[in-house]
Amino acid sequence: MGHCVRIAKSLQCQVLPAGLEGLLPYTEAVSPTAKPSSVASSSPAPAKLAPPLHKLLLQVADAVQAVRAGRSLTELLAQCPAELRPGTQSLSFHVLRHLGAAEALRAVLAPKSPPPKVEGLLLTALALLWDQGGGPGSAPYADHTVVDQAVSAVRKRMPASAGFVNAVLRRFLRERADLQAQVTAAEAGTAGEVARYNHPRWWIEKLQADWPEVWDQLLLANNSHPPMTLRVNARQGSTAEYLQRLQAAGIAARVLGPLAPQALVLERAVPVSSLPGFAEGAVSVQDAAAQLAGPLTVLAQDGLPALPAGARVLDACSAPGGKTAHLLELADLDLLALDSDAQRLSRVQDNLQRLGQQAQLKAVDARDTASWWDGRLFDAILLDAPCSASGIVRRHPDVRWLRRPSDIAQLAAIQAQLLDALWPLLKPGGRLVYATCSLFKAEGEQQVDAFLQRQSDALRPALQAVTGHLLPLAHNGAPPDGAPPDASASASPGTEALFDGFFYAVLSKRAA
Ligand SMILES: C[S@@+](CC[C@H](N)C(=O)[O-])C[C@H]1O[C@@H](n2cnc3c(N)ncnc32)[C@H](O)[C@@H]1O
Repeated sequence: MGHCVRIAKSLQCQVLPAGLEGLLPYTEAVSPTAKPSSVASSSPAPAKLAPPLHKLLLQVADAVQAVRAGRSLTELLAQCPAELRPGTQSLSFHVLRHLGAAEALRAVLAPKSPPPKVEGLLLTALALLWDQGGGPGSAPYADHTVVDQAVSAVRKRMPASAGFVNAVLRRFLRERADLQAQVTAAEAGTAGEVARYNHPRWWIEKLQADWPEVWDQLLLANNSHPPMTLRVNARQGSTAEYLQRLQAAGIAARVLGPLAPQALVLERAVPVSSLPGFAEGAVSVQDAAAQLAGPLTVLAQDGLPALPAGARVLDACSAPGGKTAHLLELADLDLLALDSDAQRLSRVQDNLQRLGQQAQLKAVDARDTASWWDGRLFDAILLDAPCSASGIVRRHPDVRWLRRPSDIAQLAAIQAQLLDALWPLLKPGGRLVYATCSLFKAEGEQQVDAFLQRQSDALRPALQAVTGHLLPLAHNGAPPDGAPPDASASASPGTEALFDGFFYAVLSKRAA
């Protein structure tokens, strides 16, 4: 398998569709000796050549430095020239998943920090040259290609540093095994853990405290590629019917099962434009864990009846609207969707339009109920609260480098304020579904425990459905036939890591 196949694979794992089809493997453009890739052989008449790698490396180096300075990769990619975006995204993801190791190597190989533009390129090249132990072809590009193109990139930007970069990268290749062993020598609590797991130290410590049995698996899972999962629009047909449409289009997929009945997991990611009926709203892209919110909010759960037609529902933090749409696909609701970010809220409107759904939208701070609430109680509330996003790091590899330790307490405080502000708006007998895409207990179990202490009319009924902390691990982190690591893991979602990290609690209000 040629290295160009690897790049195609990693691109397929990104869910951003724009321009994905346009990227051909780099080696076809610049390396006449490269083996043909499977992508090339299945594309008989490629219309465009991929951009040269040194151009992508410059983009990636800038993106990596910007993330290190606190900017979100999503924003940076939105500003990237369209023809460079897919390659930049794919390579940036790879580099961010190896950034702890690359920084440690840079400190050893070039102890006096080089200028930022050179440093970005060095980090990028070192991450791409990191030997992941998968044997020949396991790295995205051949070593000589990375060195050659990194040096070309430096020449374009800071020609005087080309010799230095060349020397550093060649030394790394000569001493790679020893240097990798040196920087990842991981005594507990040493810098080696940052290089080994590619997460900041405080994040590692937090997971060690919250998940003492599986913290290392969680860190490694965060560096893996997530599956592309679809949610079939139940208004337009069954999951089985859409599976057939996919098969007819040559797209391999399988049903996920009763935990997420509308979910289909694709064998390989594809651009959304190739999904049958996507533009007409037949299907959406949504992780399986995120697909649990809709059923928990509107369908019958042990002791909680299904919401009747016309039920009044609040989706308090709705943008970009994945869960809003799912709620409306499952039931006829009088739905109010809020979000404090007006720009993000416009994406809810776009999503609902594509799916042929309607809701009332308001760009407000949900905590400020006096500014938006009309005084009518809600039958159900979905609070998909702002959080650290520590459960979806495999989809957003920049998140771990952007967060600061103090963010977690600040986010937990906002979550508590949202819970307290919205609870009085729920009818007696109604339910509030609290969700975060976080692995940290401060944003999950601990948050809900504290809420139950504060609210004497709040109950957390035991449900058959999956609730509590979901981990992005096979068996939800529990050994297949062993005791689960956490009581909430008793309803293990399966044998593969098909779910993002999430937390769900269903809180019901004591009837008056
Ligand atoms: C986890 S995201 C919601 C994802 C969304 N439910 C979905 O499934 O597509 C959290 C959202 O909360 C919004 N938000 C943050 N603070 C808020 C507040 N005080 N009031 C309302 N929305 C808020 C953010 O703008 C963000 O869009």
